[in-house]
Amino acid sequence: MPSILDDIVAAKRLELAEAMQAVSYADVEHAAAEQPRPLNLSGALTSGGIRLIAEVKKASPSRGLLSPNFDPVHLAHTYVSNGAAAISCLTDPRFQGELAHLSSIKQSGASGRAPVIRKDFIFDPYQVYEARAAVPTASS
Ligand SMILES: O=P(O)(O)OC[C@@H](O)[C@@H](O)c1c[nH]c2ccccc12
Repeated sequence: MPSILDDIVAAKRLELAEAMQAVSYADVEHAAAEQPRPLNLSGALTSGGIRLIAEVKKASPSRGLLSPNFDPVHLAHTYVSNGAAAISCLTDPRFQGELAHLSSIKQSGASGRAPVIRKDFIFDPYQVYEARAAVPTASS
C-alpha cells in the first residue's frame, strides 16, 4: 500500500517535470551559478549555545492553515531580529509554500542576515539549483 510519502513523491515528480519544461536544466544551473555566495549554514548552527532554524510555513496537511495573514518576508525578518540562526522556507504546495516565498525572502535581504534554506521534498539537483536561483524558475 502506498504511503503518503509515495503519493507526495509521485506528485513532486510531475511538478518537477513541469518546472523543467518551463526552465531548462542548463538555465537553472546557470541562474544558480550567478548568485552571490550564500552565508555559511553549518557555521551558523555550530557557533555555540542553542541555535534555532525558524520555519516560514503557511499551512500543513496535518494542521491546516497556520498563518492566515501569511507574510513570508515579514516573518523571516522577525525571526532573524529575534535571534534565529537560520531561516527555513517551505516551498511545497501541500504546505501552501511556493518558490516565490523563498525568492522574496532572499530579495528582501534576509539572506544577508541569516542563511536561508529551502524546505521541500528534494530528490533532484534541479531543485537545489532552483533554490539557489534568486528568481522563481517554476510556475509556482
Ligand atoms: O506540520 P506537520 O504536518 O506536522 O508537518 C511537519 C513536518 O512533517 C514537515 O514540516 C516536514 C518535514 N519534512 C518535510 C519536507 C518537506 C516538506 C515538509 C516537511
